[in-house]
Amino acid sequence: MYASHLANLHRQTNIQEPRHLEGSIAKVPVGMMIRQGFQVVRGLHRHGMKWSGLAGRQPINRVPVSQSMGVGVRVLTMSSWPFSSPPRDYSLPNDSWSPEMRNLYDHYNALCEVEEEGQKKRGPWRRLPSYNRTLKYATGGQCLSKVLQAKARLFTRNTEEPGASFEYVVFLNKQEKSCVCIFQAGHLLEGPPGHVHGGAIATIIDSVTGTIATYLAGPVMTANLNINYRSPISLGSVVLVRSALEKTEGRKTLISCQVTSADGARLHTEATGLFVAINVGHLFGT
Ligand SMILES: CCCCCCCCCCCC(=O)SCCNC(=O)CCNC(=O)[C@H](O)C(C)(C)COP(=O)(O)OP(=O)(O)OC[C@H]1O[C@@H](n2cnc3c(N)ncnc32)[C@H](O)[C@@H]1OP(=O)(O)O
Repeated sequence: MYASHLANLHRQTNIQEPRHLEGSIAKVPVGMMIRQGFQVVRGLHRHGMKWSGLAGRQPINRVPVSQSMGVGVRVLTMSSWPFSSPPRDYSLPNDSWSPEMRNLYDHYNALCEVEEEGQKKRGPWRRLPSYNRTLKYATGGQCLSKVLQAKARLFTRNTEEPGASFEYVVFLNKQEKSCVCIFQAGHLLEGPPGHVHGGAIATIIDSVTGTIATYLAGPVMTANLNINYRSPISLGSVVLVRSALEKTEGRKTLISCQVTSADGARLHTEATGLFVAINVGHLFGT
């Protein structure tokens, strides 16, 4: 939801490079963020919820304009880095990652940079950072994250125990309109004894296909997920979740997905996801 909101900001500001990728530090103009914030507050009020305001928050400083512009009204200013500590990027390697997961990470990470004429340049691949509160860790987003449910966490990043549930990193290929996710399933994702729960597999598929759909189409919601489970995934193993654009049709974006063993030899799951573009108001029933 937060990512979708940022995506809408991106669309409205006509920024060519999408700034709304999962967990990315979005550089959204503060004025736009505040306007959108008020829109969200209006949405909350319409639904009987109340905004508790920004009292006691350092990032927002109410300063008399007379101090800066000589006018007798008050304005809002926002610090460019309003956080007390840097957020944890969950897509970076940690001690729970198996050697296989690290090798795959190193492989795709190396593709993010290419060498041309002795100089290192950005390659076609790009690692997407991932935080457990997407909106909060966007520039200026702490304001909106206070408006929205403070305890909310991105479902797939809701445990502090490394390796316990979803360990994954997504690499995006802009040219190919595709992405690959390296996914290691932890012990909390057990379904059949020793194997990954089908719902957990659906979750990672929804997240990965949703990520590429959002990248391509802006704010979207999953309308349909069609999943065929072909072979079980062992708990603790590392698999690749590959997704690519199949077609777009008006507001609809169709994404295909295959989950395979790390060497690609074994097909575990096949899926398609249909994503429908939304306005942020859709999330508030407007
Ligand atoms: C990088 C950061 C990432 C961010 C990180 C991402 C990770 C998380 C990603 C998770 C994403 C989610 O789980 S999202 C949460 C789960 N999804 C939801 O809760 C969605 C609930 N459903 C809805 O809100 C709604 O039904 C919508 C928005 C999907 C569609 O409603 P709508 O906006 O009114 O549009 P509507 O007119 O009904 O449909 C538009 C077109 O889509 C078609 N359509 C609609 N639904 C379907 C359907 N199920 N199957 C086939 N076709 C459908 C219609 O026929 C129509 O086609 P035509 O007539 O135009 O041809």
